[in-house]
Amino acid sequence: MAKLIDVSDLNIYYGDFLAVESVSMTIEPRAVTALIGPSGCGKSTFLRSLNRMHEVIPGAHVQGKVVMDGQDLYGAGVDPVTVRRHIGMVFQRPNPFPTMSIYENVAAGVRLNAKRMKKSDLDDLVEKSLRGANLWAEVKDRLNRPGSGLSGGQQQRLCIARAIAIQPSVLLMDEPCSALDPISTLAVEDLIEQLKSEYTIVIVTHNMQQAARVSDKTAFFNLAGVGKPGKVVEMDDTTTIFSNPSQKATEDYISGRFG
Ligand SMILES: Nc1ncnc2c1ncn2[C@@H]1O[C@H](COP(=O)(O)OP(=O)(O)OP(=O)(O)O)[C@@H](O)[C@H]1O
Repeated sequence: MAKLIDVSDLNIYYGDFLAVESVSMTIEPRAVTALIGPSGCGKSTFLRSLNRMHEVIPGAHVQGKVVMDGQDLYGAGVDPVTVRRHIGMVFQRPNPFPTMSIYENVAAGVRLNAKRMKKSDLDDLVEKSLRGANLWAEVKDRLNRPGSGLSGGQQQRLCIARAIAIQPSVLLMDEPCSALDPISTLAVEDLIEQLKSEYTIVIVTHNMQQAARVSDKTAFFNLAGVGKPGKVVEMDDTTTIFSNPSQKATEDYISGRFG
């Protein structure tokens, strides 16, 4: 299921403003890639460009290629909705549908994708997704209660269950733990570790320890200066980035000297 993504020479714009310049990187399947860097350097913008969420903002567009499975996701005739079905996303703040039950939250994506399913198959899928998100034991006796009644960490795992229920190949996570307490953060980090055997995972995080704990590869983004676009300074194995980066700017950032 997990897929490799090859990004080449990607420029990402908001109208005329070039926010991120010339990114080329290979995102490996069955691995976690962390995007780190100071505020405003374009990590979230880059993340959203991977599943064509960027272009929902008026005037936002890209130049360059994002290739998955031999197909350029920005190629002519490619449907962005299909791209988003294969590349799911989890946001900073848990955003379950507040009036829907836990069950319906997980089933929602499948229903939106217009897949007609027998009730028993849907039950199985909801259970499998909740198990996959490490939440089943905590909610199995209250599937019909509102998703908004769960704790923040449980809500985030519910959103992950909703994302994996549509069986994507890739999961994009934009600071998924920033609104969570330390215990919930660890639960989500454990989950990321488990999910990587099946998915390609890309995570934006401001937390250096988190990047070091959960990721296999790390890309460090930075701005060349005020008003300049963000760029990838270097990308390497996470252990190398954190122990022996090749660029001084990376070392300064991870050692807390700026950012
Ligand atoms: N909707 C938007 N319209 C115009 N410019 C935007 C928009 N969203 C982001 N930008 C600009 O794009 C650049 C990159 O922003 P982005 O949010 O991707 O950075 P980031 O590295 O994820 O930051 P942070 O760590 O603070 O979340 C910034 O200059 C930002 O002001």
